[in-house]
Amino acid sequence: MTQTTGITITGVSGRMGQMLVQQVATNPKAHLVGAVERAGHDWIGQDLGQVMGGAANGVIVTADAAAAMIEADAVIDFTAPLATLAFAAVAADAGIVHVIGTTGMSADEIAQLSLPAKRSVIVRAGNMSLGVNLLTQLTRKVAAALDEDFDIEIIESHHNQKVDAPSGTALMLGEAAAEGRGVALADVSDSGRDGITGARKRGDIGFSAIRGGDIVGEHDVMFAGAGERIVLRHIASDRAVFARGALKAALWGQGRSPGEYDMLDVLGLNG
Ligand SMILES: NC(=O)C1=CN([C@@H]2O[C@H](COP(=O)(O)OP(=O)(O)OC[C@H]3O[C@@H](n4cnc5c(N)ncnc54)[C@H](OP(=O)(O)O)[C@@H]3O)[C@@H](O)[C@H]2O)C=CC1
Ligand SMILES: O=C(O)C1=N[C@H](C(=O)O)C[C@H](O)C1
Repeated sequence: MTQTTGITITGVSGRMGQMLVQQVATNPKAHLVGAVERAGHDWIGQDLGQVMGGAANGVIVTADAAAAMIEADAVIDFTAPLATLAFAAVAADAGIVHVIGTTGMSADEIAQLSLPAKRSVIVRAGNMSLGVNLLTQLTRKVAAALDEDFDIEIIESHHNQKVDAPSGTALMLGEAAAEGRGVALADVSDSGRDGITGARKRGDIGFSAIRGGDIVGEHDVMFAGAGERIVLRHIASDRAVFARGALKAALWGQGRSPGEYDMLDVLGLNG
C-alpha cells in the first residue's frame, strides 16, 4: 500500500480549520493525523469526527501541538500571528512542512520565520487560491505596462468576523503592483483614509477594506486613469479554494530543502 501524507491541522474548529478537515478527508494522497486547538477550547479531548457532527475518525483534538505533529508530514495552519510563530518552532523541531495561511502578521513576525525555515519547509501565502496567485502575476504585468497616470487602488471585501485589514491578499496584490512599478510598497502604500486627507498622491497604491455579512473574499485591483479604468477582479465564493491550495502546498513541500516558499513556487507561476 502507498503511504499517504500525514496532515495535522491547527485552529481546527475555525472556518478554515473545518474546511481543511473536509479537504483532507476527500484527498487520496493525504490523511489526517492531528488536530490542534487552543488550551481550554470545548473540543479538546474530543474525537474530531464526532465533534464536527459526523462519525468518529480516531483523531483526538489536543492543545499539545508537539504531540499532534509526531506522526505528521505537514501541518496546515490558519490561525493567528502569535500562534503561527509558536507552531513554526514546533514544526521545525518535528522537521515537517509548515503551510501558513494566517494573515495579519507584522513585518517583524514574518522576519522571525527565517529561523524555523532553516530547519523546515515553510510555505506561506496570504491567499492559497490558484485564481488570486494568477491575479498577482497579471497585476504585476499591468502595473509595469502603465505609468503613474493610472492610480492603483486595491479594494477588498470580507465577512464581518475578519480581524485584520488590509487583507493578506490585498497586500500580496499591492506588493505585485509595486514590483511592477519598480517601487517598494512601504514607500507608496496609502490605507485607512479618513477626514481631510488631502488630494491623492501621485504614485500611491491605495487600499480600501469592506467588512460585512458572510463575504468569503473579494478583491479588485483598479487602475484608474483619465477617461478610463481597468479593473482586475477575483471573487472567492467557497473557502474550499484556499483549503485545496493549502493541501497542495503540504504535498508539494515533501522532500524539498528547508526554506521559505510561497504559492507561486507551489503552482509553478514564479518568473
Ligand atoms: N491564506 C489564505 O488563503 C487564507 C487565509 N485566511 C486566514 O486564516 C486565518 C484564520 O481564518 P479563519 O479560519 O476564518 O478564522 P477563525 O477565527 O474561524 O479560525 C481561527 C482558528 O485558530 C484558532 N487559534 C487561534 N489562536 C490559537 C492558538 N494559540 N492555538 C490554537 N488555535 C488557535 C482559533 O481558536 P479560538 O476561536 O479559540 O481563538 C480558531 O479556531 C486568518 O488569519 C485569515 O485571514 C483565511 C482564509 C484563506
Ligand atoms: O480572513 C479571511 O476570510 C480571508 N483571509 C485571507 C486574506 O486576508 O486575504 C484570504 C481570503 O481572502 C479570506
